[in-house]
Amino acid sequence: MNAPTQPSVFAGAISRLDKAFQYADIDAEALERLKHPKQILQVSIPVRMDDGSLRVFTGYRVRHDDTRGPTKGGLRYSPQVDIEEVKALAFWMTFKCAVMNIPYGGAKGGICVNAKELSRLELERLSRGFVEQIAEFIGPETDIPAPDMYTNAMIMGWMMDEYSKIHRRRIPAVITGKPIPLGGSQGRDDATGRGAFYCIKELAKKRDWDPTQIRVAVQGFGNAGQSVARLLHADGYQVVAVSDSQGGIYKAEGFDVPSLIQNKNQSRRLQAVYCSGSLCETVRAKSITNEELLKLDVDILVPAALENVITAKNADAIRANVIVEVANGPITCEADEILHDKEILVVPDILANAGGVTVSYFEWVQNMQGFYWPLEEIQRRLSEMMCREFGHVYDWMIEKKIDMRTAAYAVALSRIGEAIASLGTARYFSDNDS
Ligand SMILES: NC(=O)c1ccc[n+]([C@@H]2O[C@H](COP(=O)([O-])OP(=O)(O)OC[C@H]3O[C@@H](n4cnc5c(N)ncnc54)[C@H](O)[C@@H]3O)[C@@H](O)[C@H]2O)c1
Repeated sequence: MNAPTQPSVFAGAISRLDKAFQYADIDAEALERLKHPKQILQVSIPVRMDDGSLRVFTGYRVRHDDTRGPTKGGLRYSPQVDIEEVKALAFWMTFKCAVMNIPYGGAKGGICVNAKELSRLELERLSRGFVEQIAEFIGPETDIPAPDMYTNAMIMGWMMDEYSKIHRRRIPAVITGKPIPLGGSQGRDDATGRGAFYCIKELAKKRDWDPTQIRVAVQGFGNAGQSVARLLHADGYQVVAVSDSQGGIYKAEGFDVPSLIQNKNQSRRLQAVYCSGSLCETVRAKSITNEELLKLDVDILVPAALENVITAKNADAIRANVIVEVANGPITCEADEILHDKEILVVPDILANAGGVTVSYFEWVQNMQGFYWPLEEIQRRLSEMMCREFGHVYDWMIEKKIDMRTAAYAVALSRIGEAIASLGTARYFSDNDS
């Protein structure tokens, strides 16, 4: 995915923290601490390419805050990866784990590389080389990576294997999102989309929705976008538009999502689904751009691709009543204000896409205890946690008359602030009577 590099993305993340601070009962010291990542590591990874030449790639790992537990967050392979982006993503992970009340802090990492240009062997050498460079920074009780954009279960397997070789013993809990035979969890593959689906179901109860009357548009048809579209469709929702990096398709009566997924995954390109050719006969649909998809007259808009797609430039044209942020950071701060004025409810990323990290947490727990749960157990626990925390954030939003993002940050901030204060703040240490 080609996320544009946003030098201000970390600053944007921090500004949301300042806003939430007004509604969370925490010490200003805690706020100050959270504005600075705990540790930043930059590494150079030399890789012998298949043609015998040497290339050196740059990788990063940022641990934002570990007050509530070991840090957790994905690894991204993309040419756009830079330190600003990784810092912002690590910051979001701290808040995502806190809003879900998972005993983790936040981290993120990545390598600046176009993974599509590498052979499988080059990709394996790069992934193992990265672990060699960060082996002292990560660990099951310090920092636990996971997959993110353009990394997958097999890459996580290589990384776990490399880390285990370095330590001369098998350590599956060092990384999550692994293949199931290597200690991965049931249910990790669709966990992000499923978590977002549970949020929508909770919202449906509050708004008394009849799913068959609700029209949904999904931007991004990868792991997360496909899962949420599939689950919504199975529940009776009308998925009227989907898109990928090449563009989108629209169908007023709604798509048969399982066949779209099958076609997309066979053809690798969504627009091939409706263009001329044998594959296309099954689906009649109108071609739309990604920008047009965002402005469709739908009830729910699900951005599930890139950061910063809804900005001050297009926010006013959004017609959906609800936006569920499956992507990380799809709405800029300026756009947030415009959407709030238009009374569009935004279910924020740190809650809506937290299903992935929640099942990653389950994977880690299973690895640590060496006892594995069936799929039904994973889905039951995920549903319980998503519904509970959705309700918690929703109630704060109503009670404090704030937008849902600010409520989610305030809930998370209160939990992190409480943990920081448990170690003592200036208020405690300057009190001479104590
Ligand atoms: N997969 C997870 O567990 C998970 C967890 C939390 C958050 N997220 C976030 O969800 C988003 C998607 O992640 P994913 O794992 O589904 O990635 P993915 O790589 O599987 O899929 C991304 C999709 O977005 C599409 N895309 C790329 N550029 C686009 C553009 N310019 N316009 C529209 N679509 C475009 C791609 O074609 C693809 O269909 C990211 O922001 C990611 O950080 C994912």
